[in-house]
Parts: sequence; C-alpha cells; structure tokens
Amino acid sequence: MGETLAVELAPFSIRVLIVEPGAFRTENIFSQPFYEDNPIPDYDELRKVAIAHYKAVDGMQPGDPLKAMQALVDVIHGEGRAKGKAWPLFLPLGVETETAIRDKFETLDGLIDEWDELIRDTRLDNLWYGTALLALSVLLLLVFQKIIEFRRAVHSVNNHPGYRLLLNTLGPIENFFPRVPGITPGGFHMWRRKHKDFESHGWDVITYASPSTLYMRIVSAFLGSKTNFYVADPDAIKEITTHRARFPKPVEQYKLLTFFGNNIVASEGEEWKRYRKITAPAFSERNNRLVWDETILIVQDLFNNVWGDQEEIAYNHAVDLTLPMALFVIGVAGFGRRIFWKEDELVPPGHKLTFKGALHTVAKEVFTKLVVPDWVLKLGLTESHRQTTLAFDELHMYLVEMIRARKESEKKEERYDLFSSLLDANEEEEDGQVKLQDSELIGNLFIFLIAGHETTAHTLCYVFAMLAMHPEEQETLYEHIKTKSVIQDGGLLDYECMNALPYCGWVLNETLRMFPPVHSIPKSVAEDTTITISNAEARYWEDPHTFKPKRFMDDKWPRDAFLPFNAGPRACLGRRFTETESVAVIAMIVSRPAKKTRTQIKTGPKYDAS
Ligand code: HEM
Repeated sequence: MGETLAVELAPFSIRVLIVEPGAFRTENIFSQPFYEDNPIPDYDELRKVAIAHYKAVDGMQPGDPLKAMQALVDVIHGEGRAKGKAWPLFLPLGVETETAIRDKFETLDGLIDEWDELIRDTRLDNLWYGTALLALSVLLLLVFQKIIEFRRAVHSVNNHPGYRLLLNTLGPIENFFPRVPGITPGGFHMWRRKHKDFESHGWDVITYASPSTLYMRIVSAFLGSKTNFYVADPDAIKEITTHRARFPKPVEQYKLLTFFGNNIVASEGEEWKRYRKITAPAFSERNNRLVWDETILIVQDLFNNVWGDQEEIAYNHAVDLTLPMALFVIGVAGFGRRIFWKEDELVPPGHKLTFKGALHTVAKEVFTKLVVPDWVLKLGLTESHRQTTLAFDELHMYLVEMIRARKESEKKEERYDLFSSLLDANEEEEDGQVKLQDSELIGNLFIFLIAGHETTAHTLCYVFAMLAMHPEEQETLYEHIKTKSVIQDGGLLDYECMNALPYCGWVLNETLRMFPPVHSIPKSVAEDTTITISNAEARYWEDPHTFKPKRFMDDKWPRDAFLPFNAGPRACLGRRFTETESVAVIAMIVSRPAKKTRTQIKTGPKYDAS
C-alpha cells in the first residue's frame, strides 16, 4: 500500500510543478498549509531540478520518482527536510498516473514551455497578490490615521455642536455634490440652507469637523481647514472683521485669482495695505457720478436700440439682461471703454477679438479659468477652452496697451473711470519709486471686473425676480418713482436724484439681505482667541423670509447683521459703485413708460422660503 502511494504520488510531483498552472492561480501555492511555516521556493532552482528529473522520465528511464521528488523538496526546504513534507504540496492538483504525464508531454520542450509559463503566471499572481496585500495594509493604516485625525478635529473644536463630515469643504467641485449626511454638507449649503443649520444646532456659531482628505489637499487652494467655525452671530462677526491681524484672510485660498497679477482681494498684511491705499481713492464720488451717468445711457440705449417699440419684452432668465448690462457698466466706469448693446466695434490690428468680445468671454468663462488648469486650457481640447485662452490673452493684451497709451500720452484727459484713476494715482511716485508694477496694476484692474461684474448682475437679477413675485411691491416702487417726478422728459435721470429714490435702495438691500451673492467669507485664526457667542434665534430680522423692502425705511435696522459687502477694514470697495448702478437700473426699468403691456421679466421656479 505504502509503495503504491509512493509510486502514484511521484508523478504528481511533476504535475504540480508543471502541468496545472491554473491550480496555482486559484489556489495560490503560498496559501497551502505546507508553505505556511516554510520559505517560499526558488522557482529557478525548482525548474532545474524538475527538468533534470523529467529528462529521466522523457528518456523512458524514470528512475526512482520518489527520489526525484525528494531531491525537489530538498531544493525547496533544505537538505534532509523532504521526508514527510513533499506530499501536501501536490495534493491540490488531483491524482494522475505517471503514464498520463508521459502522454501529455511527449518532448522535454513541451514540458519546459509549460513550466516557464507556470513560473511567469505564478510570479505575476504573486505580484498582484503582494500588491493587493500592500494596498490593503496602506488603506487600513490610512483609515486608522483618519479616525485619529477626526477625533483630534472634533476635540479641537471643543465638541461644540455642528457637523461631523468626511468632506468639510467649500471647493468648486463639491458645490455640485448633493447633501449626504456624514459625508458632505451639499453644494452651496450656506447659501441654500441660510440660517437653518444654525437653528437646528441651537447656536449662531457651529462647527464643521472632518479628517483631511487627499481630495482636500489637492484642491486646498479653495478649501478651509479640516475644522471650521461657521459664524452667524453679528457680535462675533464684528469682532472677527474688525481685528484683521488676529483673523487674517487665508490668502492661499485666493491664489487662483492672481493669474493676471497680485491684487487687493488675494493679499493680506503689508501688501494688502499698499494695494488698498492706492486703489481705494479710485472709488471716488466722481467715479460714482460716472457710474450713474453711464448706467442711465446704457439703459437708454437698451430701450431705444434693443427693446424699441416691442409691446412685450420677455426674458427667460433675467441674467440674460443683467449680465451684459453690468458688463457694459464696468467696461466704461471701470476700464474707460464705452460699450453699446448693438454696435459692434471692428477688431483692431494685432487683435483677434474686440475689447467687448474679450471682456464678455472673460466674464463668462471666469469659472472655467479658475477650475481648469492652464496647461489643460492651452491644449485647446474644447471650443470653450480655446475661447477662454484666447479671450484672457486678448484682454491682457488690451490692458497692457491701454496702460502704455495712458503712460505715453502727454496731456492726460481728466477721467474718473477706475482704470484712469488708478494709473494717475500710481504715477505719483513715492520715494522715487512707482507704487505698483504693471502686473499689479493689471491684477487689480482685473479683480475689479471679477469682484464687481457677476455680483452686481446676479443681485439685479434677484431684484427683478423678487419684484416679479411681489407685484404689490413693484407697484409701490413704481408709484414712488413716479411721484418723485425725477425722470426728465427725455427719460434721463440725474445723479442728484439718487437720494430722492430711497425705495430703490431698500429693494436692493432687501434683495441682498435675502440673496447675498457672496454668502461666506473665510478667515483664519492667527492666535488663540476667545469669542463670546449666543443661542440661535431669528432675532435680528423680523419675519426674515418675507420680502419687505420697507424694513430698511427707518434707521433702526440691525446694521451689524447686514453683511453682503463684508464689514471692517476689508469691506467691499465697490459697494457704492454697485448701489449707484443698481438704483439707476431699477429706477429706469421699473418706471419705463408702459407700451400696451408692461415690460415683463420672467423668472424661474418660485423661491421657496421654507
Ligand atoms: C452686489 C455687488 C457686490 C457685492 C455683494 C460685493 C461683496 C464683496 C465682499 C463680500 C467682499 C469681501 C470679500 C473677501 O474679503 O473675500 C468684497 C470685496 C471687494 N469688492 Fe465687492 N462686492 C460687490 C461689488 C463690487 C464692485 C462693483 C466692485 C468694483 C468695481 C467691488 C470691488 C471689491 C474689492 C476691490 C474688494 C476687496 C476689498 C479688500 O479686500 O480690501 N465689489 N466685495
């Protein structure tokens, strides 16, 4: 019996190693109990032994199969260890006879080929196996690290109530994520949920804590840290916005806005002070007057040359009206370039786009420019990418030319657009040095476009939406403008009349209170600090979800709880610019003499305040 077993098993030793590589794949050789406490075999050695052994088989002189087997096992496990160890190695391969092996491999070459294939496959399998094992270990380690990080994050916010999330971010990509409890707060959650999160946690300061993720690190230019305090408490906000040094701007989150040059929005400390000192005077009373006068002309141009005598004007989306309007205003009052609705300029020599075309595309594609890396844009894979690259290059070229022309002109016209004022201020040298380099001039001019265009356009869009949804308010506003008799016969409206139209300002404020285009402003904390906070109640505004422009009528409204333009030393420089433009637009459009039907601005789905 014992002999038979020996004879039968000997050929298996050859099959194990040669014939059934599949068996190794599915039942990995290293997982066999035999190998658990033994070293991994050296396949090249095994190969030599197997060939030597098989040569004997091939030559029909099998010799002693058991001895051959033992020789094989000795190679694997060292001299003298074969006894009793060989057999489990071959068991998974099924039992065959020596004759079957001879039938299968008529020549030694066939045997060697299969043997080599087996070695290749087994090595590959082992590589995958090893890699997978390594990856799993790394993953487990990472999860463990994240759990510790997460616990630390929660501890660092003193367990103050709030959200515990995997992704605690404010980046451009997750703005499109849905709200998933425990994972992400959902796109634009601050804007969409307004005060709800504070109410549900019972405080006007809540925390967001999460472990840092690779994703967060990659897009960290846009993101907050792994712990954030969201503050809706006006007293705390006042403290934070007033003390710039203790709560500096996290400028690394604004890096993407510096592609034309460093600027006031994306800077902090001494650099910011320098920019603010030079740029602030450009937002002068004379500039406001220019904003007003030019806005009136732009709206008149719209009435005369676009709307004409049509009985009904309908827009599917009000931004189709307000985006170009705000662009034309910043074009002329910001860059000193008048742009008309219909008139198309010629493309000047050396350019591929008109100034209007470049400005329009730049304003439209800012988001693309912010989220798509430059090297991808330069590949020009899509039409939008090609247009974006072209428009940004063209606008940059226009600004360089405009700066050169203004510097070279001997007699400078008195002009009060932001561009001219900034350049004039820059020429007054300090200690024999110009204040801003050209790249900084362009960076700052460009940021006025970014900061001022979409914010104003979307605010005006909401103004019209709210008026369309509240016809009684629209009527009151209409009567208000009419009774003030400020509109002249030619349809013009003087800057001096602005103060006589407070209702327009209240409508603007009420819209900004409910739909602020900038809904959160990041700050970092430079030192250990204590802020006092209170429980959340809707105590700043009565009936906060109702559109009531008259709440701004008297002086009693809570100024510290009205923050669309930020507050403190870093408050918006263009606030008066926007207010002037908006009041002029609202007054002109709402009071437009009715044709047969009143101008209609259609809005999207109804806003649900609940
Ligand atoms: C509805 C319209 C607008 C809103 C709601 C608005 C809102 C804001 C907010 C919240 C900030 C602070 C941002 C931060 O610190 O990160 C800011 C800053 C700024 N805004 Fe506006 N803005 C508007 C229009 C404009 C316009 C029309 C201009 C210029 C033409 C402008 C120029 C600036 C500048 C230069 C800053 C940076 C101030 C500094 O950091 O010192 N803004 N704005």
